[in-house]
Amino acid sequence: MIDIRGLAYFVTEIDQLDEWRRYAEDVLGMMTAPAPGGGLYVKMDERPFRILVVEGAQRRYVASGWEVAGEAAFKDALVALGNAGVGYELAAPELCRQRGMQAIALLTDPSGNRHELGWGHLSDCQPFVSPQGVPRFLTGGMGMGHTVLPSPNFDASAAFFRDVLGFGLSDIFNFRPDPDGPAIRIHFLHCNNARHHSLAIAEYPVPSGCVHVMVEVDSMTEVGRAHDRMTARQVPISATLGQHLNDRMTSFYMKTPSGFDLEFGCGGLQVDWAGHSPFEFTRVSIWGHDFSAGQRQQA
Ligand SMILES: Cc1ccc(O)c(O)c1CC[C@@H]1C(=O)CC[C@]2(C)C(=O)CC[C@@H]12
Ligand SMILES: [Fe+2]
Repeated sequence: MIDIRGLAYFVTEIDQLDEWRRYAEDVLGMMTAPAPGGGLYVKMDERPFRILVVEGAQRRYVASGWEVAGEAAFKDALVALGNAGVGYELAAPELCRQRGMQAIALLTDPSGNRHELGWGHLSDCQPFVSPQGVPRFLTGGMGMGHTVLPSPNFDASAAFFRDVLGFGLSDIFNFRPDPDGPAIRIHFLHCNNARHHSLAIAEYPVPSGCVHVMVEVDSMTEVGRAHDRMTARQVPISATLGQHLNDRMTSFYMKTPSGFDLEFGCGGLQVDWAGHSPFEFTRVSIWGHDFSAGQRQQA
């Protein structure tokens, strides 16, 4: 089984890098720097970057970057992918250098989302000094957060992440926009860390290629301060403040310059998987999280 330790980084594309630079610094409170080989590094901890913004024609998701335990785990991963008949490409040295990894396998999941599987991240141990005074983001051993990816080819995607990549099922949400209509399945998946989910797969297509990416801070104060910066910069809100039922995270959602949402939260559960049993939950949130806020904004 592939030993994935966490979501190491996230790659997105935009036509105007400057928009992401302003959003990252002014709203998220993260640091930015030019990336080697072009693009923008967005830094939220002691690593050189956790979000890589590349310049291109579109505003879209590019890839989730997963870090495996080490070189042996990486070799195991290549064998597992081969055995499962999953095609992959080994990344060129320039791409590894830009992503700051020793080696990377590039692959596409059964729903068409791109992933990068690598080992051995680069560290320069430069401290994180937030331009907005955010003391810290919760990353480290839990990875940089979570991504939620459109997975219209749902059964194949679920099997791929669980049986090939070794993710575990955290819990299940059957979303019914119409209470009498069909369910849209969302499965929450964890890798080998305490974060409740590092990935969720959602059974519907999304034009930008991503439902949302989540980052976590260490206090409600910082969630509130980020909410103020969103309002001050007139960034469109996608869902109001609320607390999720499954992972207990308190968060809000807003638009990124790439078109998909970013969830900004705190207080997510850290789970000991040995004692966990997956369950199905029936409400998005214990309180709040009005997703119609995003629709209203667009109207
Ligand atoms: C239900 C839930 C639990 C934990 C999370 O971190 C989380 O993001 C969610 C929400 C999942 C999902 C979404 O992100 C896109 C909009 C969705 C489909 C809704 O309109 C309700 C559930 C939402
Ligand atoms: Fe989320």
